[in-house]
Amino acid sequence: MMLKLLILDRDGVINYDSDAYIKSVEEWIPLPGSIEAIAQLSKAGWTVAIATNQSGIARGYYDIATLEAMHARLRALVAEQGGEVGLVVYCPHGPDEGCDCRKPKPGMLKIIAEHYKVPLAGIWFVGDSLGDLEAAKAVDSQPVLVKTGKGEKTQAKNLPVGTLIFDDLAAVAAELINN
Ligand SMILES: O=P(O)(O)OC[C@@H](O)[C@H]1O[C@@H](OP(=O)(O)O)[C@@H](O)[C@@H](O)[C@@H]1O
Ligand SMILES: [Mg+2]
Ligand SMILES: [Zn+2]
Repeated sequence: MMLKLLILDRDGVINYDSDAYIKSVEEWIPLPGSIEAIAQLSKAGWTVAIATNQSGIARGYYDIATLEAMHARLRALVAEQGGEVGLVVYCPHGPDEGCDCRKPKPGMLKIIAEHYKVPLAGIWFVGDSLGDLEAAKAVDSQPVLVKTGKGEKTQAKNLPVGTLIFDDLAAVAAELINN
């Protein structure tokens, strides 16, 4: 049976985002319902992976240890609710480094798909930025926009054809679990 894989963007989808970047564990604050949504998905048999741009590393705003501490906190909060978080992939590079992993390039989605040995076609990728949706489209995944984080601003842009729109991650989870 095919793995039920869901890929999430992080900032603005799981936790509050900031134009000043999320630079510490203290600044990493879950959005309402997001931890519960991940735990419920996990308990319903979904594998929840994360693909996140973290140019704050290249910009020197925080280091890898701090980033990993944020992800340890995420994992602990989801585990408290009986769920688990799958592979977390991040792009530590700056916009001008020409890497293959920074969204809107689909490199991180490809890494996740390879890790779980599943095709990317049709896999839901949930994000709040246009780059998230474009990354999904580039590999024939399903672009899903949430209105949290930068999502409301993104909604006003020219979205990839077929983009699904939900209020937040909890609404995405309800859709996937109940249908
Ligand atoms: O939404 P994800 O991919 O999880 O992470 C986004 C963050 O890495 C940061 O990405 C930056 O974009 P630039 O990297 O400076 O273009 C800005 O949008 C920040 O506000 C934001 O916190
Ligand atoms: Mg985001
Ligand atoms: Zn990169």
